[in-house]
Amino acid sequence: MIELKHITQEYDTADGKGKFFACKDVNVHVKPGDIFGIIGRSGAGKSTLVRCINLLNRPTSGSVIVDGKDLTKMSESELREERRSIGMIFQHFNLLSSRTVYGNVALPLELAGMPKDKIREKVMPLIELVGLSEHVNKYPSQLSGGQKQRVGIARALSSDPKILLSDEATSALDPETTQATLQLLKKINKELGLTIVMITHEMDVVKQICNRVVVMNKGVVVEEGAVLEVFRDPKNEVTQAMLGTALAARTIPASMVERVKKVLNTPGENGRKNHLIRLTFVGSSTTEPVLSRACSKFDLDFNILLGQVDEIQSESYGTLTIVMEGTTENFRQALNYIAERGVRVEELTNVI
Ligand SMILES: Nc1ncnc2c1ncn2[C@@H]1O[C@H](COP(=O)(O)OP(=O)(O)OP(=O)(O)O)[C@@H](O)[C@H]1O
Repeated sequence: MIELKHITQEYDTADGKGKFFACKDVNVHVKPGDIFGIIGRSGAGKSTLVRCINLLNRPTSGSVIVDGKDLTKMSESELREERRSIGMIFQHFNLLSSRTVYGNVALPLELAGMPKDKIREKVMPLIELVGLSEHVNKYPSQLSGGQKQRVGIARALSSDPKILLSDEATSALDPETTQATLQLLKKINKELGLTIVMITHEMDVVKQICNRVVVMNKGVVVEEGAVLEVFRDPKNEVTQAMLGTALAARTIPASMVERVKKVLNTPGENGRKNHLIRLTFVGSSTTEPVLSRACSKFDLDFNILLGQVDEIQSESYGTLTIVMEGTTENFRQALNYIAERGVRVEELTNVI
């Protein structure tokens, strides 16, 4: 659906003596129906990259292929036409304060020269879709932030786009309104089959609605993959830092470290030893009693130190850090048994 190939965006440095890369050789492939997240810290190059998709930003080099067509090779008039199939929503909504909800949603259609009665036929269902039927004649100043963003979404949908670009669309909203807006985007993705590319600096947003994600840092992609995979096994340190609280349940708090060390260094009876392990469960493995079955089968005991269960893409996902006690042979067999049932097992050699 969208292929960004070798995208590089170069700027002159402030002193005019050198070059600065906002994006450097970035390759991204978005499939039809994806809700695709682009995440990174401030200045990572996210906006630059996403604005290349509709050529609001023309890259210094690289190609932008949308539905098989290379936008960088198009004439201005071809590009204008193509841009109609790519809607965009913004952090600060970008509504016209002098126009009502109806007037804002109708604007792109008026500019395209659509007759008034056709515009009405088009606009009213969109306003209903985003839940603003009661506010149709209100001005932006009479709306909440969440309602303004809904107007932005309806306006973006007015030209029947195939793709919706979202540039930090929920960053100015409170958590509850963010939830409602994300649910609306998910509904649009599902019901209208719209492909969505969203920039955010919040992993929570990615976790809730994206199916794939790229992590950017200093103009380059440092990690990419299915959201569940990236959360389960974040490889890059930027990703790990951005996951923040989601990973907190993996780190043994300082107050527990000494106690855990002592337990690990104290052998049990009959050659039994204590081992520190972390289990990561995804999907159906969270509902099966894999751990208790392994422990009874191989005569092991366990003590839970830390745990968290969460939901990503309607799939359960969790981590559990435990101390397991048993003979070394039984312990090894139990780890194999657990791993064979789709649970990721890591033996932690360092408590910290
Ligand atoms: N027109 C420009 N001229 C020079 N530098 C620019 C220009 N546009 C962006 N930059 C720089 O490119 C880098 C990437 O900016 P970009 O806005 O893409 O980052 P971002 O990840 O979207 O960050 P934020 O979340 O803060 O918007 C930043 O260092 C920014 O200052």
